[in-house]
Amino acid sequence: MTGIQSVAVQAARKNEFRQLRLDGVSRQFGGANALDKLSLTIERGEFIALLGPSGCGKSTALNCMAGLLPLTDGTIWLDEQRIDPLPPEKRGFGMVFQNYALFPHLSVSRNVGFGLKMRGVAGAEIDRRVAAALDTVQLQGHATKLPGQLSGGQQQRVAIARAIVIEPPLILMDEPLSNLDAKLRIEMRSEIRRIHRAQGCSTVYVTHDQDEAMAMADRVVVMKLGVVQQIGTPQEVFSRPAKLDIARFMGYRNVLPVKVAQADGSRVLVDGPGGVRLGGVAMQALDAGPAVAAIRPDEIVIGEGANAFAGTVESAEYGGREWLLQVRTAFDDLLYVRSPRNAGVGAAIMLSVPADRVLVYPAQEEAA
Ligand SMILES: Nc1ncnc2c1ncn2[C@@H]1O[C@H](COP(=O)(O)OP(=O)(O)OP(=O)(O)O)[C@@H](O)[C@H]1O
Repeated sequence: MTGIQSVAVQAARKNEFRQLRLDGVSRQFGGANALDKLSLTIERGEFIALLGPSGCGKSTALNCMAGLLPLTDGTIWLDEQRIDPLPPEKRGFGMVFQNYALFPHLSVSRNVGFGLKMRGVAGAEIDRRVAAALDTVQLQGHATKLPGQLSGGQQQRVAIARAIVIEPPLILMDEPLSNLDAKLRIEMRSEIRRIHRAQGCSTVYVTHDQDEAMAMADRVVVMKLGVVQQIGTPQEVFSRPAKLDIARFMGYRNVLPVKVAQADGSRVLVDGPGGVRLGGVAMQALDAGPAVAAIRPDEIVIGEGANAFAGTVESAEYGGREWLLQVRTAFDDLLYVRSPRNAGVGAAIMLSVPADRVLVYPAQEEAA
């Protein structure tokens, strides 16, 4: 083991590091950028979600951190130690994958203890740490079972126990809940948060599900085509998407053609077709002229209000707690409105939306 390796391995315990730093981390496949210059500092205790559509480079980023993929460019640092030349086992990170990757012929406790055994930890110490990890994931009574005797959620907990038992500074999770049903997924979200807090380590969590990222992360890294689009708290990314693309991804389903009539700092007045005038918020510097306004269906309410316009209901779909209406307005496309009440197909209605929930982007964003 070289000097740099032994130092990194010693530091790779959850309570012995301050931050992990990615500096211009890039990975190409056959000349194409799967990940382009990712720079990110992850503090100890932080929960980071890598969020984006399929193929945007999330798994590539995670695998670069894990050491499963060599970098084409850039460096990775654990405090002052450069770790990107190290193989996965020398980084000492915990990993949890979508398919659990448990050994089917080994008991739960032997699955969990496997990494410790590989590291040459003594038997009594393995028993103690396995018991503690099973306690953390609340699988105390299942130690002697085989994975096949457990539910999907329990198997996922075993995979998490196996990751935390080595007391890693960083746990990397790649879509760990996507094989579970909707109810269990929601239960496991808070479970993973609880375990993350109990461990005091950092977690990087890959998902394409914006709800999951919002619910779990301290900070969200939004990616597209290998490039980071925005890094912020869930609240920042959700309520102030930096780009129109991110807004679409965050559920701003109505993207309306408008013209900027007046801009006063971030407050703008925009004109739509048919004399509709809306107050909005400029998300980037705006000149007078063409722009687009992005609005989430659940921000529009039925009824008169300050920022109001008329429409006719064309369809109404019942979604359990609320209705998804499609409303014909002066704007080009049908407008989506999520409402607790059904106005009735054919009804002429007024719609209103708070000005600070009308996000206005330059028109060229639409073409980007
Ligand atoms: N081993 C590989 N060889 C060639 N191209 C690859 C390889 N792995 C990934 N890619 C490409 O790199 C890009 C990013 O892939 P990546 O798996 O990181 O995306 P992702 O955001 O994790 O997607 P998903 O959510 O579908 O897993 C994609 O265009 C993909 O086709």
